[in-house]
Amino acid sequence: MLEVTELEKTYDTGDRALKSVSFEVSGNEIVAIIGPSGAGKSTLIRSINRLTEPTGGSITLDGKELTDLGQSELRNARRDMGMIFQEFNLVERLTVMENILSGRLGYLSTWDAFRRNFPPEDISRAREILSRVNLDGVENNRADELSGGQRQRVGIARAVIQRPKILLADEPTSALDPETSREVMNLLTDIAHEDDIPVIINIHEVDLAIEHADRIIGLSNGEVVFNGSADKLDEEARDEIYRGGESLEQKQMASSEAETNISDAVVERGD
Ligand SMILES: Nc1ncnc2c1ncn2[C@@H]1O[C@H](COP(=O)(O)OP(=O)(O)OP(=O)(O)O)[C@@H](O)[C@H]1O
Repeated sequence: MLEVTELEKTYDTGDRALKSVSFEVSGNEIVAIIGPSGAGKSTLIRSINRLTEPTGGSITLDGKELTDLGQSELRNARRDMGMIFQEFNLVERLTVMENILSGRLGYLSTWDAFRRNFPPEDISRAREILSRVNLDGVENNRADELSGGQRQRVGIARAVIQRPKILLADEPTSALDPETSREVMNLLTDIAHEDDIPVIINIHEVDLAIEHADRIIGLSNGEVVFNGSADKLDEEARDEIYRGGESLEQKQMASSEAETNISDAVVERGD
């Protein structure tokens, strides 16, 4: 189980991106994090595996505190958290197989990692996963020869081969077309159920979130303003997440009032 308690992140610039964020994720739940641009979604997901350093609060994975781990303990803890990135983060000149196997690097000695000396069981598992993510036949292709959807499936396979306790996906669909996005979301859902691990997905498309997630966490201005099942995400909840509690009509009225005030001011100044 992942427990995030009163998590805080203030960047050096003074931006307070996370404000006392608390939630739990367990079992094989699919949890979507939604919210407007700048709400703190990426900061939150990257704070969990400390690609971004939180400035306060606690994160535990199966009871183990992650926020105070030293570098080598952190390296071990990261093996338990598979990360899937928006821009895939593949090594372009390496093959599909090599990219997938790199998910096992954290388990090798420094020497074996340097030589990319993977044990036979890693190679046979990589082949299994290759098939599972529907990449049969392209294992020897270079990553830069693949389509966006194929590249994201390599990214997912690389995370899955770690045998993680949780998958973290940072906008995994935003570089993909709608149909491919749906395929990627289906794949993530299947993996959660088959491997019995939770998946946290930071996602822009609310419809995709509703379609695939068991639970939705809505962030607004660094705060959790919604945490519930997808069917509870009604108009009011959406207004809270995307318009700070104002309804769309109120927002439109406010912006047309502001426009009128600007044009009045322009007329007064005689511009
Ligand atoms: N490296 C950084 N240094 C300073 N401020 C940052 C940094 N990264 C993010 N921020 C700020 O933190 C806040 C949250 O940003 P974040 O990228 O987490 O939001 P987001 O919800 O993921 O946005 P988007 O959907 O546009 O990716 C924003 O105000 C952003 O400007």
